[in-house]
Amino acid sequence: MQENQANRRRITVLGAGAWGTAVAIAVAARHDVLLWGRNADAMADMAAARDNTHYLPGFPFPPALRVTADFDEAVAHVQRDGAADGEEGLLIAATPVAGLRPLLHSLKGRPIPNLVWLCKGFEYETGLLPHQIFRDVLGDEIAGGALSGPSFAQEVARGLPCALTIASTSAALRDCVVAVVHGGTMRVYSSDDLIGVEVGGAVKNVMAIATGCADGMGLGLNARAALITRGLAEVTRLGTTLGGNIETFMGLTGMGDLILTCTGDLSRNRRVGLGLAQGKALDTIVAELGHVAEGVPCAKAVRELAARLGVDMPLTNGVASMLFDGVKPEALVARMLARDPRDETLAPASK
Ligand SMILES: NC(=O)c1ccc[n+]([C@@H]2O[C@H](COP(=O)([O-])OP(=O)(O)OC[C@H]3O[C@@H](n4cnc5c(N)ncnc54)[C@H](O)[C@@H]3O)[C@@H](O)[C@H]2O)c1
Ligand SMILES: O=P(O)(O)OC[C@H](O)CO
Repeated sequence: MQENQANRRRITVLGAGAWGTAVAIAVAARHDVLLWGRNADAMADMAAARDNTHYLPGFPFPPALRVTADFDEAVAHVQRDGAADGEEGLLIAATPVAGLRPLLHSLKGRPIPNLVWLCKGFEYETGLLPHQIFRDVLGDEIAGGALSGPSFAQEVARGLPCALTIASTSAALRDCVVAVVHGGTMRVYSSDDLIGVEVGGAVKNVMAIATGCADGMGLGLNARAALITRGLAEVTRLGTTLGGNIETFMGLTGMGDLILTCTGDLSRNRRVGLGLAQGKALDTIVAELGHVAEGVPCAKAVRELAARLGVDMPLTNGVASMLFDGVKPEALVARMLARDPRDETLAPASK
C-alpha cells in the first residue's frame, strides 16, 4: 500500500537487528525509510541482498527502504530544514537497552526531530529505564517516547496485524508516531505513562524466562497460567511502586506483552528458559540464540532495584538465582512451592 504522497515522512531506524529491521520494513510500506547499522560489512551485504540475512532472514526489503552504515547520512535523512509542523521526520532507536546510551550520546547536539526507542529493559549498570537514560543524556533537547507492546519481529515483517502503544509525555510526539506508524495492519495506541509502559516491557522478559523454564520442565499448563498471573502481579507491584498507573499493566504493554512473550516460541527470552530447563549453561544458550535476550540483564537489574525499594519479587529473584547464582530449576521450583501462603493481592511494596 503506497501512502498518499502528502503524508509520506522520512524515517531513520538506528539499529539493524531483528526488531529494527522489521519496523523499517513495516513503515517503508508508507514512508521513505533509511535503516542504519554500525557494522559496515553487514550493511553492505544487506544492501546487496535486500534482506537482513543475519538477524531477520527471509523478509525482502520494500523499494522505499534503503540501508546505510554512515551515521551522518542516517541522521541527515530526517533533518529537513524548514519542515512544517506535522511534516518532521522521525528517528527510531532500535538498539538493545545496552546500546541506547552510546547511541544517544552520538546524537547529542545534533538538530534532530522526534525520537522514539524500541528497547525493553532496565540499564544493567544503573537500573535506569530507557526514558531515564534518554533524559540523562539528552535532557529536554528533543521530545522522546517509548514504542512498545506485543510484537514479534517476524510477524510484523510479514505484515500480520499488531497493536503497539506509544508512551510519551509529549502529545506532539505521540501524534507524530501515530501519524507515521498507525495504519494498515498496525494499530498504535497512546499513553502518557512512560514508567508503566517501560516497566511492563522490561519485566515481562524475566517472566518469559521463568515460563519457558517451567514449560521445558513439563510442569504443565496450570503452572504456566499461575506463573503468568503471578508474574503480572509482580510487574504491577514494581511498576506502581515506581509511579506507573495500575491500568497500564492490564494493557498491551503489560498483560498483552507478558502473554505473548511467555507463551510464544518466537520469544528469545522464553527460549532462554527452555534452555535452562535442558540444563544448558547460560553462555551456551545466549551464544546459540544469536540475538539479545533482555530478560537476562534485566533479571539482575530488577532484583537489585526491588531489593532497594522493598518490593517483593519472588519470581524475578528466582530467575536471577538460576541465571547468576547457579540455582538449578528443580531446586527453584521446590523453593517457590514451599513459600508461605499469603493474600493474593498485596499492596505495592509489601512483602
Ligand atoms: N525482536 C523482537 O521481536 C522485538 C520486538 C519488540 C521489541 N524488541 C526489543 O528491541 C530491542 C532490540 O532487539 P532486536 O530483536 O533488534 O535484537 P537483535 O539481537 O536481533 O539485534 C540487536 C541489534 O542491535 C545492534 N546493537 C547493539 N548495540 C548497539 C549499539 N551500541 N549501537 C548500534 N547498534 C547496536 C546489534 O548490532 C544488532 O544489530 C531489544 O530491547 C528488544 O527487547 C524486540
Ligand atoms: O523475543 P523476545 O523475548 O525478546 O520478545 C520480543 C518482543 O519483546 C515481544 O513483544
